[in-house]
Amino acid sequence: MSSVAVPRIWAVLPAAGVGRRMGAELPKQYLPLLGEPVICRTLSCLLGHSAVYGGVIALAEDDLHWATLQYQNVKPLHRVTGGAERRDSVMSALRFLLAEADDSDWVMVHDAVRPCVTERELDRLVARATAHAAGGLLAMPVRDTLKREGSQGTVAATTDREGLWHALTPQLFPLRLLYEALLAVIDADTPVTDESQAMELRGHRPLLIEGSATNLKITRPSDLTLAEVILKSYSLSESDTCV
Ligand SMILES: Nc1ccn([C@@H]2O[C@H](COP(=O)(O)OP(=O)(O)OP(=O)(O)O)[C@@H](O)[C@H]2O)c(=O)n1
Ligand SMILES: C[C@](O)(CO)[C@H](O)COP(=O)(O)O
Repeated sequence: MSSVAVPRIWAVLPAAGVGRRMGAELPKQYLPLLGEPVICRTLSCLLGHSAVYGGVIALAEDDLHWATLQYQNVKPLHRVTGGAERRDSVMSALRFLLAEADDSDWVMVHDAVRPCVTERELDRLVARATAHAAGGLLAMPVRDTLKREGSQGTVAATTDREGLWHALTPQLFPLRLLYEALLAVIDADTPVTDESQAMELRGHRPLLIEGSATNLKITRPSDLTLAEVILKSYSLSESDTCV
């Protein structure tokens, strides 16, 4: 990792979703992954990174699962109540941090259901995003041909993939800038699917930082199986993994 001093970084984990597309009996962030709840593995990855000072998790108001986990970590970890949309859950964490953190701090927002993020990705994100005033996000260049669906499940068009990237997380921004950007989209009730979009709508240009194809978001049942294969491959290679 770069020897240049980096700002104090808080990990923010939106974890208030219900996991509709997973269709499991409990929210997917609590499903077992190699014997450990998904959220615990993700948290350990982020809080285990040397550049991360502490964390804030945004949980559903009626979340009864977290309290059963007795998750232990040596770094500060706070719980806030998430909201109806992702943006509201992240905002809830930012509001907490505005009271708790320094104005010069940065926030690393990461899906609680991306447990396969690697230390190398986090190193790269921290080094490059904190050197860019608008911050940055992990992303993957699109490698497949993209089709836009038309009527009755047919192809309406092929989308030019040149210059297109899949946004991943973590996404790393100055706390104050992200707060102001999210406040603006919430006040305008503008839907955003990631934090970078809110920054872009505010006129910022976050840096695209290449991440790993293994940094998948557990969304559907098959993703859990894939995540197990990925994590087992990490342990075999004994490198790159977080924990
Ligand atoms: N109101 C919401 C919605 C989502 N999330 C979090 O945002 C991350 C990515 O969202 P997604 O994969 O869409 O999770 P869900 O919303 O739970 O999935 P689904 O859309 O299938 O219900 C997850 O960690 C989820 O818990 C959140 O904190 N608050
Ligand atoms: C933030 C994200 O993971 C970047 O790809 C994605 O936008 C989350 O979308 P979701 O519908 O909330 O899963």
